[in-house]
Amino acid sequence: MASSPSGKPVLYSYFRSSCSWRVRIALALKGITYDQVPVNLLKDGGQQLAAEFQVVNPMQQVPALKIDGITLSQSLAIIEYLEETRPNPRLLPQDQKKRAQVRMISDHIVSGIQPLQNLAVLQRVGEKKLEWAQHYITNGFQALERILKNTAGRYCVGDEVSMADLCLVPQVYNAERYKVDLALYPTITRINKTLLELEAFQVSHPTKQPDTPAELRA
Ligand SMILES: O=C(O)/C=C\C(=O)CC(=O)CC(=O)O
Repeated sequence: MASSPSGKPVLYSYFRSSCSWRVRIALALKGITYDQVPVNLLKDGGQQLAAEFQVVNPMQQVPALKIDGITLSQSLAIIEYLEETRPNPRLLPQDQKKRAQVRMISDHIVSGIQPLQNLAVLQRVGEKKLEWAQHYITNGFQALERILKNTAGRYCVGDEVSMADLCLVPQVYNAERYKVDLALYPTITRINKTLLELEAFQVSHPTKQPDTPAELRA
């Protein structure tokens, strides 16, 4: 089935998966209504590992989005598809240099930080998982802070919200979760705070999802 009975796109998501949150922000910013299918990454040994979900995403990760008759995984591929088919508001700047910077920062987070601290990796790391996650987030944030000094205006690249911002906020949330000292990254902290004032970042927040446990709701 390509979409829900309501005809809306269907997002397979987990409330505190940072990769799912990126896509929820894009959907919110573009005003796309959708149905959510929660995939609990911890319950039943991980619902993403179930055979039914392997059909949706062979990588057995969230997010996945059923939309327009296709099923997509990988948050940046999803966001770029939304951008090409539903271009307003724009999440990739028109200026080629700025667009490249947006993609650079997005990849920096999505390939260079998050995969090194994701659930599957930390489960294999075992006891040292907090230290491990802190190491890779710190390493990535030190570089990102330098990059942002050159690219940022109000947001990661200039003064328009872009795909890079959709990657930043969920990664800062993970940094807080793993008790990384954010005082060392004033630019990251400032941009994150500014973005969290926007409605799209609030409605998509991990504390406000259909599958957010009662004790974590806000
Ligand atoms: O602890 C849990 O509840 C399970 C998994 C996650 O939240 C997702 C991740 O840790 C990966 C990530 O989003 O970076």
